[in-house]
Amino acid sequence: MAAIELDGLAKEYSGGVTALRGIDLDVRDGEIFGFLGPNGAGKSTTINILLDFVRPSGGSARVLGLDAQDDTQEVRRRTGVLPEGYTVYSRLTGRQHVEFVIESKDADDYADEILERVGIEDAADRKAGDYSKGMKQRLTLGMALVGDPDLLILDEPSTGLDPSGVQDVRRIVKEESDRGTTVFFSSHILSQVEAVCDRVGILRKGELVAVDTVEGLRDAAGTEARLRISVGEYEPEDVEAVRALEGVSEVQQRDGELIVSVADGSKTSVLTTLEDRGVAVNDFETEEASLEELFLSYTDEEVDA
Ligand SMILES: Nc1ncnc2c1ncn2[C@@H]1O[C@H](COP(=O)(O)OP(=O)(O)OP(=O)(O)O)[C@@H](O)[C@H]1O
Repeated sequence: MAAIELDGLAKEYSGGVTALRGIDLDVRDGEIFGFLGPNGAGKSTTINILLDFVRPSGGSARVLGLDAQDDTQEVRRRTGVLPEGYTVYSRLTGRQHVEFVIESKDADDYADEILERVGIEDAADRKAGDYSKGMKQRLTLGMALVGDPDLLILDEPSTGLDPSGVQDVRRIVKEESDRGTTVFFSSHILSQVEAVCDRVGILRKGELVAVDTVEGLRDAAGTEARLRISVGEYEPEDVEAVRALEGVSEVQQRDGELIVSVADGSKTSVLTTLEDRGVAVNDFETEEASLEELFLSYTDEEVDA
């Protein structure tokens, strides 16, 4: 069973803004799925439809095998959510926030344990209104963890977090996934999801332009790597042979090094060609296209993905 199934999901807001243009997507049970897209791409709209805070204008959304619109209560009961821009109750303490969710979900968690997992146990009895932005975000994440949800939906979970907070989110996502929870989280920063996601989907102006592993995205985008090879003696013909290989766009020569711009899939053929021609390959390293470049190759206005 897919944990999330979107079938032709469309949304046009009353002002005439088309936020989603018919999305088809299956998020597998137990998967960690990164939902990526630039500002305004439609990520929050999708998440809000999954939880029935927004009604679609076309298509359907199923969550944990349930209809997102007809079985809303059951979906919400089994799902932990970190919504975008959640406002805390300023006069309630962190512990009271978590206790409130425990009660409303009829869960048997201990508030202190949850607060410890998200790293704000020392502030448990302080009013959440006085928390820093990052602490509020940690608290909201803690509230999403209550009740051992089958599905965790996190909308931009790293917003406002310092590097250790970002790492904590990663750790928690992995822990939850190890327990069998499906994790669906949105982000506009590819590098933040790469380390944890099994697959990512890239949304651009309401359309899903790619769904794949990060590695698969790299191959499909045809982004290039720079291969820096430290070589022994070689002849101009050896350089020409490398230059003639499929996928190689440029070869530069620099003090005992060849710097080859090559499509991600063709790195090995460069090295074997040199070796077959008797050129000693002493060492090599690759510099991959940055994740930012990769993301832009899918979402940039100029590029037809
Ligand atoms: N309630 C609303 N009424 C009208 N238009 C809306 C509403 N909510 C969102 N939109 C529009 O729908 C589009 C998608 O917005 P959405 O918030 O889903 O994007 P997002 O990918 O989550 O962006 P961000 O990364 O900035 O949070 C945008 O053009 C936005 O202005």
